[in-house]
Amino acid sequence: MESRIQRVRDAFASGRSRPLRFRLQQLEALRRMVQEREKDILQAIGADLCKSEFNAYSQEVITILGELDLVLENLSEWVTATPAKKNLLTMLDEAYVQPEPLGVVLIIGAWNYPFVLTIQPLIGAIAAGNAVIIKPSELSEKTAQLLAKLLPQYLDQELYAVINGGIPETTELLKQRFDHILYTGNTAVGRIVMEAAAKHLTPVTLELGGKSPCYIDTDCDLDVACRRITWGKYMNCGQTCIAPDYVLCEPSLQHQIVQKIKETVKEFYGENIKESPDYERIINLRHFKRILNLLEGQKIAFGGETDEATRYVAPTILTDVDPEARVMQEEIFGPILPIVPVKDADEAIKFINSREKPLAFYIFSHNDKLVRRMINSTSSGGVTANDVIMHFTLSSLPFGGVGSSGMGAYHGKYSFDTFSHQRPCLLKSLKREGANKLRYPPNSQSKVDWAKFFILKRFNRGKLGLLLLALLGIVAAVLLKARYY
Ligand SMILES: NC(=O)c1ccc[n+]([C@@H]2O[C@H](COP(=O)([O-])OP(=O)(O)OC[C@H]3O[C@@H](n4cnc5c(N)ncnc54)[C@H](O)[C@@H]3O)[C@@H](O)[C@H]2O)c1
Ligand SMILES: CCCCCCCCCCCCC/C=C/C=O
Repeated sequence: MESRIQRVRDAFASGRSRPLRFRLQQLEALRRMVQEREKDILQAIGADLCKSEFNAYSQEVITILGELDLVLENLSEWVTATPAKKNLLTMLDEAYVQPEPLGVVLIIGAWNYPFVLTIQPLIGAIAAGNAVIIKPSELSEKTAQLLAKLLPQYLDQELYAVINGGIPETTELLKQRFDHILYTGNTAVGRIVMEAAAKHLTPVTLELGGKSPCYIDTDCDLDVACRRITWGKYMNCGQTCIAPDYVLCEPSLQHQIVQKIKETVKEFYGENIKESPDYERIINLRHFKRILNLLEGQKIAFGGETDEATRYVAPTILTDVDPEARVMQEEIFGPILPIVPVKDADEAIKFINSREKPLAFYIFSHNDKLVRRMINSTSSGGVTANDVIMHFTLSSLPFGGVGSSGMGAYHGKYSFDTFSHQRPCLLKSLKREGANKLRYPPNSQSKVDWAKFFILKRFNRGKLGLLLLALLGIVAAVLLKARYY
């Protein structure tokens, strides 16, 4: 493992990942890979998650192609140094911020969207000029194998390496030193990653999970709200990090919500949901049994059917859920929607703030003031109002968690910034040494006064006359020079 990473580090040290032209070439090659091998990619995602090609395309591939277009269009601007504001002390110098690559980046992917959650970070890491080690999740086996096969065919094999494997291999990897780690997965493993990174002072971006609340206000179009919640909750069989995990609403709404979601499920997936090509399955038996356990002792208002042989769990709704119930203690990450009745929005805010900060927060209401009040009274990784999930699709929004749902963010320019060091540069001249007497010892009140003027733009009243005289002298010198020389 060590020698493999050293080869990547040596490749980075060669400097060839830094030129803008090279980065663009690699990203264009990645786009070519997605276009030329689309069928293989869709089939791998489909095999891993029992997902139709349509769903694999609209949920994963389209996001990657959009991200590549955005980066290819803007990268030349992103890599350009940004001039920095100067003060009187540096007004004759050159000051700017230069984004530079961090070095060797480790990307650890998750299984639930195995292509987009590995390749979208990779795009940012390449764009920022880094070398990259990619470790896809072993649970999405076909996609992991395909990435190991395809990436070396299209990208620089020494700079970008795929290392497949499960916990032992990932544990070995985490012993190595990286210049940044972006981990996508559960919070427990996020702690393991951060602990390992701390040994090398490696910065991390942790894309974790959490229980994303969805508050439904009495003043809202319940038909529209329930359609959108149904779409986001049961997509990928509920295995989406930012799926609405549970609903908070006044008791009077529960029955209507159940009815409307039930109708929408039928519209989306037909009479026989099991037969629907648009309804996926749980990734493995461990997660299937975990989800089944969450149903114990619960009032199932809709769904609840399961089939272990195919790891099928029907779209399910639980009502009058006790906040202390097990289903409310862990991220569901499956097609179960608990409804927890609350008296009003204030009680919902208290409920949300009494728990770990979620990855996403959703509010459905016509009342814009209430929407903004709830956003301003809570904290989460991200927010979508009157819809779910969609903040993920806008690359101008940083995507990430807060607190136990994660740290750092990526997507679009935010990926470039995550994988760059913003290097401050000040270029001075060896001339005008006289001005530096101000900062050299011995120090004095006079020097402090001048320092206040140059840096704080504050005057010592006693020196104001002297200062004006000095300024007049400079103006006179410039005018004389202009007139007689
Ligand atoms: N924030 C996001 O963008 C995002 C996206 C997808 C999933 N998630 C979260 O990820 C979780 C689901 O994914 P998961 O955790 O089941 O994925 P997972 O089990 O595939 O683990 C993710 C990665 O961590 C590695 N890993 C697992 N256990 C490890 C250990 N003990 N030591 C070292 N490495 C280990 C795996 O090899 C894998 O590559 C959910 O909590 C979900 O909310 C978050
Ligand atoms: C014209 C229809 C466009 C629909 C676009 C929907 C995109 C959904 C993308 C979902 C991606 C979810 C990523 C998951 C992260 C955590 O698991």
